[in-house]
Amino acid sequence: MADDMRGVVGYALLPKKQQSFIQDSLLSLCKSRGIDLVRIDQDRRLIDQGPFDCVLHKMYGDDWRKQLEEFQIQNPNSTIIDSPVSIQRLHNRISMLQAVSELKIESGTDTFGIPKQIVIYDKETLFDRQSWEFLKYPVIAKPLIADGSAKSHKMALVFNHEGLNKLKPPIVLQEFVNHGGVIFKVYVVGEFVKCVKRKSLPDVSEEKLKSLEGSLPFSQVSNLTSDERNDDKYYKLMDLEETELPPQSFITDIARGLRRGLKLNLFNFDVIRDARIGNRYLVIDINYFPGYAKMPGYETVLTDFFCDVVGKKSLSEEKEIGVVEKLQVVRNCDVDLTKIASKTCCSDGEEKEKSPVLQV
Ligand SMILES: O=P(O)(O)O[C@@H]1[C@@H](OP(=O)(O)O)[C@H](OP(=O)(O)O)[C@H](O)[C@H](OP(=O)(O)O)[C@H]1OP(=O)(O)O
Ligand SMILES: Nc1ncnc2c1ncn2[C@@H]1O[C@H](COP(=O)(O)OP(=O)(O)O)[C@@H](O)[C@H]1O
Ligand SMILES: [Mg+2]
Ligand SMILES: [Mg+2]
Repeated sequence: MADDMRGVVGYALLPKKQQSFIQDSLLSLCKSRGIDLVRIDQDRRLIDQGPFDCVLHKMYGDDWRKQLEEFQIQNPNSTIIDSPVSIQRLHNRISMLQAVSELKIESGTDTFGIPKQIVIYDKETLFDRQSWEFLKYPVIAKPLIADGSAKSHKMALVFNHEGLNKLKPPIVLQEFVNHGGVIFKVYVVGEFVKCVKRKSLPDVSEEKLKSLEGSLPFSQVSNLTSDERNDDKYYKLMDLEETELPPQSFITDIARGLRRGLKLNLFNFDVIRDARIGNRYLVIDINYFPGYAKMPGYETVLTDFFCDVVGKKSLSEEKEIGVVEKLQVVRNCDVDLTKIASKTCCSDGEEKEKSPVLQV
């Protein structure tokens, strides 16, 4: 983008996302820096709209993917943030966390990984305790698919065998790790990294586990308002302020490693600190284009990013990490997300996982 020319960022977002993300404060800061944010009309073909220097999107489905492919072919100098192929990896909770296991980062005293877990495709395996005996109760059951639907956020904390009855495979069973009731959310916007604290599920002691029955269903704990949480005695008030943040440089190294490994620019990840081993961190979730508006000063961070994308898009370094990665033209690529994972996936270096294979 020449200094005297304005950059145009087209955005395609669901109504809820548009409402939270496209705020007047963001629009005006972008405007003052020479960037216009323009809504992409979902009722018209993308190639009939523009011109856009950059297309920002959180939309799914084959039709949308094809529209992006067509657009990229016709507009090779435009930048699509991010590639649907890269985003799709986050729609399966096994392939998502595999990116963490693949990271190679030299760390000092702090270590990181993912919780022990297994993917369960059928009830038979679910009730066959031997097939996942390496997991101790309590376990968390998460839908395998994480496609942003309300269903994909419906989880259950399972305390014993009886609690398995309500589960509906395909699911991921993951060890519940006590972490002091606080999670760290790490927001990534290109090279920018910000870690914040949020409330989480409280610890479950061995003693308490004996008295808990069946399972506890829950959904989007870290997004509950304080009123919702206080109404329920289970989510007892916890003091976030007392919790120390993980070391910034350690978190930044993980974030940058994930950015390169995933070839994504806009994501956040949830981290917990293992209460048994104070300097061990576990990544439990990675989300594409999360709720950035909840991040203090999001307008500046996002505006800087748009300026970088629009103004520096020929930088070869950026090419390498996918900022200007051209869409892979994968026609008829109907990936079955439930089959991305190989059957067993344990972590923590104890039992090594089989590599997940994309079955296209
Ligand atoms: O809506 P928000 O601001 O709560 O953002 C959600 C995220 O919350 P967070 O920023 O991590 O606190 C939320 O993160 P969690 O999964 O709750 O960790 C998701 O990223 C969610 O997107 P989707 O439903 O998975 O597609 C995000 O929802 P969408 O805004 O994309 O619908
Ligand atoms: N392995 C785990 N150990 C302890 N708590 C967990 C674990 N996995 C998830 N949680 C809790 O459950 C919440 C939701 O799980 P998460 O995988 O982040 O799903 P979602 O995609 O719906 O945010 C987390 O924010 C955290 O509070
Ligand atoms: Mg989460
Ligand atoms: Mg998530």
